[in-house]
Amino acid sequence: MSEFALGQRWISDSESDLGLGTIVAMNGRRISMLFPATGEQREYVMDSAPLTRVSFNPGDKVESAEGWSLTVAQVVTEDGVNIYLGQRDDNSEVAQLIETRLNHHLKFNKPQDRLFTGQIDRNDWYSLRYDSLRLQHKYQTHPLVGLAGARTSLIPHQLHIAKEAGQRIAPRVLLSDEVGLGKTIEAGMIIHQQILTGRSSRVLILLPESLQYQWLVEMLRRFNLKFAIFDEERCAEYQADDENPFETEQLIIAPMALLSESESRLSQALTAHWDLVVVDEAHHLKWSQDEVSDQYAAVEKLASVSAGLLLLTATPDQLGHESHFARLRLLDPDRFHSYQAFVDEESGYQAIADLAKTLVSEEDLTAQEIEQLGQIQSINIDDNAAQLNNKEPEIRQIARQKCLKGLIDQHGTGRVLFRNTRASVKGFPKRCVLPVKLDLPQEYKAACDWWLNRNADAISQNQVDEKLVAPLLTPEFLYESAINDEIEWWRVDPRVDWLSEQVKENKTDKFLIICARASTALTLEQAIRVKHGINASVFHEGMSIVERDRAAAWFADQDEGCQLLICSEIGSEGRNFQFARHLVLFDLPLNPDLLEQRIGRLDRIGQKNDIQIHLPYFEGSASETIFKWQHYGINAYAQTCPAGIHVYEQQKEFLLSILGQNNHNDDDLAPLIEKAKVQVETLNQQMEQGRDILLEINSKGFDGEAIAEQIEKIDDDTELVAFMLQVFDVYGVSQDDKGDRCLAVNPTDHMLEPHFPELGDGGMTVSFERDAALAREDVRFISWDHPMVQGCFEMINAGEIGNNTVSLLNNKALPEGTYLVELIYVVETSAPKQLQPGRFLPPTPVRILLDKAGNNLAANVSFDNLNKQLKPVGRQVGSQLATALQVQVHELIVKAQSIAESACGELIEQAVESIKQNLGDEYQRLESLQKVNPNIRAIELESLAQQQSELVEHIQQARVKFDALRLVVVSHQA
Ligand SMILES: Nc1ncnc2c1ncn2[C@@H]1O[C@H](COP(=O)(O)OP(=O)(O)OP(=O)(O)O)[C@@H](O)[C@H]1O
Repeated sequence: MSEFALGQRWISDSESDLGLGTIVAMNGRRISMLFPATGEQREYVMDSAPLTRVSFNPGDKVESAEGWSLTVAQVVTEDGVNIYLGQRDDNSEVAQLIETRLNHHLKFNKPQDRLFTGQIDRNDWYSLRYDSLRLQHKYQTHPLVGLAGARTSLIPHQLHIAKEAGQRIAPRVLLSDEVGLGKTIEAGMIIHQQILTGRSSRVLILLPESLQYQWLVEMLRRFNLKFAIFDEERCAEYQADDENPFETEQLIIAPMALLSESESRLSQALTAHWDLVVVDEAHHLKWSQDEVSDQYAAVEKLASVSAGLLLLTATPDQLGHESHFARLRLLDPDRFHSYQAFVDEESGYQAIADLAKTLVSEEDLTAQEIEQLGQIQSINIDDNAAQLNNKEPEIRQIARQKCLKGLIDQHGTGRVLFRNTRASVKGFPKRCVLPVKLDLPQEYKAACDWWLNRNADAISQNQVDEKLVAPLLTPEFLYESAINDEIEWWRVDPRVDWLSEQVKENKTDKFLIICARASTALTLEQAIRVKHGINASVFHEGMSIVERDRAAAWFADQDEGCQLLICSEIGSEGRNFQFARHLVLFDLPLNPDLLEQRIGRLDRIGQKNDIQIHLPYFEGSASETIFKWQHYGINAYAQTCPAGIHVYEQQKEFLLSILGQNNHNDDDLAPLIEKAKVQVETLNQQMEQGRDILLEINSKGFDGEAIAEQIEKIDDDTELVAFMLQVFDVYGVSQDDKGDRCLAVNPTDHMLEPHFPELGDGGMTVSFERDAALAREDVRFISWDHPMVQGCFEMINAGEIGNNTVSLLNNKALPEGTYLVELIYVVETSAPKQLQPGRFLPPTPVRILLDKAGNNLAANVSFDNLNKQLKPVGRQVGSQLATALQVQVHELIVKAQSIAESACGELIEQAVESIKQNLGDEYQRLESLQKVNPNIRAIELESLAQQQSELVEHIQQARVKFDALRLVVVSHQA
């Protein structure tokens, strides 16, 4: 220990937050130390004082108590007290600073300061710090950031779409997979990638109000994205403070009506900047050349101010070109400016579509087809031609896929539109159709007759519309409103007893019951409770959103939930009920698309059983007629029937007139059914011919399986688990094995940092395994993308823990007492996040290992190799070694700095080269494609060029930061 002298500055090893202490008194073997920053005074026994002398070396910057600083050129000592001589940094004057006047608040968080002031960390903390840098670097350069870490099953068609759209700059796409194939999940994957890679930060999701909590929960549970739900009340609160409500959060979910029904809210939303606007159930955006709905108009305005746009709809109306065009127009109004031009352009796709069909088939290409392909601009067919008909299937497939990718890039709507169908995805459960013929009660017959009489004029004038027919399909409503309000309908309706029997017979199964009307749902719930003692949950538009979610959650609860959920029609849109296998259509909707939406609640990803579709209908009534038409005519229950809606539109007049009759018989219906069958067949053929083969290929892609495999590999890698367990240990987070490959992690009262990322007081259950996390709702899936892992990187790198250590090396080949200094630097840029500098130069660790002569051994002795051979030392011994070697270590740090700077220069050069190559290639590709495919938007090109120049500029400013230091002393006794 150095000699003590009055006025010297010391730091307490155990209470470094007291700041710098000054020796104010010396009394025999005791000293008194005042800590001016905190006003504390302490007494120490000289021999055992846990104190470290604060002294600086030439080259260090020191700060005075008055606030000015000085770069030390020379150190002189008078009566044991240091005086630092050098130039002031503010006015360049030569000055001297006696240590008594050093800034009392000086914090020693730089590696060398902490080392020389005795704040020496454990060896394993130091290793953890370096691991964190290495792993963060690896993470940031991984091509699947934001895609690999979502808490989802790996479904190839989704992964393909999500990667394709999620990695674009300002993606503008229509996601139109069939009902239940995972559009919400695809959108989440796109948003997640955009946010994690810095491409987007402000996102607005617009949807029907009934779906807002479902989205909120999906975004949180699957992607850890914390959205805020906005409604009128919340907006009004902010407005009172003169704030634009939409600027108060980054990630917002709002009901569509909030903007489409309020000019002022819309204009506020328009002035808030958005990177991405998402519109769910986009089929509600009605548009025709003559009439534009409020919702469409609102989205059109938002679409013009937002960089990115995702539209989601399961029913993009495959044959109705006008409405389909309208949605494409939202995505790119320049490209899709005129409906007629769109139609004309589409007719030109035929030849290309034919070529694409041959390319996906087994057939050999003819010489003429190969020539045709060669004529298509930008495809370099020469290299590929010989392989297209190669007998070796793998070679042939690669060549053909390359050609198809070129065609998709250059033609059609491939880049803006994605649509997968059950037929193309496969693996969905069977739909079992279970019709149940019931007697039509006299009371219902009377009610229907009453209704028909009331509308006799319209019927006689052949003006039967849906409004007239729909009530005939819900006779309970006619009965109740017109005939009798004393005897409740459920007392006469045979569906009630039939339903109760079904439920009792299948006690362990869940039933979803959909009725057209809320009043029916409510009464039915009472009826089966009162009459049969069966409890059910209801779900209808009269309930608040919170009540609806509660009802849905009760139904979803596998252990204590209810067996039945009775919904009005609002239960048929967007909701997830695939854990149920029985669907009861208590009545039938006229519209085949609505029917598909209803069935889609159960027939969706995650459904593990064949679906039992129960269809109770009344003999000799409108319900029997519509059932037969839908089942035998368009086959709408057993499978999806995209043509159904068009056949319905074509036959509507006649079909409605039959439905609007007093008597129903097969003679009237039979010809209609026959005709419907033919029409479905014809339309299917037309669709097959007009099939946008490029769209299909683009939607399914070739890379989905490969991406899934890549992600599985990441999942199987144990590096993350090892790292996080080490972080938990070092930072004092407790871990308990909960079984099922899950871990309960909890804060403790001996944590190194008071707040551990994402860990609340109550702790959480986590799993590093995808399947285990997917199996239980309450388990968080810890992946590289998870905010806890990202937060740990940040916590470790921003803090000082582990930034220095002292270790012993027992290596007989080296002389006793010699030493090595290991120095970790980080090359950093400060480019804005949206430029994603991490793609080219993420924070990169540079490791230098100097021997006492200043030779860099890093290339010969790896970190792990050295680490294995080291023995830890206690703090006191470490501090003594550091003090003894302070001058030598200091010289080596100066040397290492210049090595690090030249490494930084090399990294910058490589990064700039890579930017030019990657973005330059991408620019050229898009530029040549733009000549043949106007779907490549000009903004993509401009933005790419600008991005390139800004990136180069920022990356050239990259600097090295000294991050950590390890002093290794050779000892043959260790
Ligand atoms: N990759 C996946 N992993 C786990 N669950 C998934 C995955 N994809 C979809 N799901 C689940 O399947 C169901 C259907 O997905 P989603 O809601 O995204 O479909 P959708 O196409 O948006 O449906 P709709 O047309 O009804 O709006 C949801 O419960 C969703 O959580």
